[in-house]
Amino acid sequence: MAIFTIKDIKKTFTNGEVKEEVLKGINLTLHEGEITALVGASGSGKSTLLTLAAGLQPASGGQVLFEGENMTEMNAEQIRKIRAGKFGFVFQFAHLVPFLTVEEQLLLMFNASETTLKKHEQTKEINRILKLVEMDHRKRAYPPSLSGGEKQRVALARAIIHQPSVLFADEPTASLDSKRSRDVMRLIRELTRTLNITTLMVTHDEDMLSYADHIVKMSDGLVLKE
Ligand SMILES: Nc1ncnc2c1ncn2[C@@H]1O[C@H](COP(=O)(O)OP(=O)(O)OP(=O)(O)O)[C@@H](O)[C@H]1O
Repeated sequence: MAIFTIKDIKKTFTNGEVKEEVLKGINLTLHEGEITALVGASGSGKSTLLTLAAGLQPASGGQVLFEGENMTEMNAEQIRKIRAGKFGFVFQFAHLVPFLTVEEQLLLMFNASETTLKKHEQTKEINRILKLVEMDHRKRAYPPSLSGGEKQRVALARAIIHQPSVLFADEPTASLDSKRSRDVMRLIRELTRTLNITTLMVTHDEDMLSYADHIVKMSDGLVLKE
């Protein structure tokens, strides 16, 4: 089933007198429970496309349909609600709060997502997700004592703790060595399957493409090959 349909999406940035058309009419469909990898040269528009799909910035033209609803016609509050409740994010760096334990990072995310779960249910869910990412033994640890791969696994747990339907991952393995990159990608694939999450991922790393169901190649603001 199509969860995201991106239709003729365009993005132009204006810098003084200069206009740069960064996305020139992109069409893309994301299917439920699948991983789509965006690849292409630096500056081809991959991250911009990801942020538009995630409602982090407005498009200059075209439509983004999420679960059939046109996000490009929604107001900021409607988009914020979808983002908080239905989307999860991971980036190149884990961006964990250094003075919060692993468990507290996830509790914070529950608050941000305006969960209706009671405190004891949140604790139960945190334990379940930390087991899934194999970090339950470090739930009282602080980020500075974790390795890069462990931090990224916590970031992944934080991204999915509120049971989002879509995971946006921008270069999730770029700060990791090849073994840890594979571990994180294996985990993303496993979570995508077990929790039926749809993943849109930007990557430069060709080795990670074997974990994707679809590879979308971008060049100069257009999709070259899907
Ligand atoms: N907020 C912005 N204002 C102006 N120009 C921007 C902005 N964001 C991105 N751009 C420009 O849009 C183009 C595409 O950027 P984008 O980050 O989407 O590419 P990318 O394919 O993800 O690149 P990379 O692989 O290097 O991360 C670049 O030329 C960039 O400078």
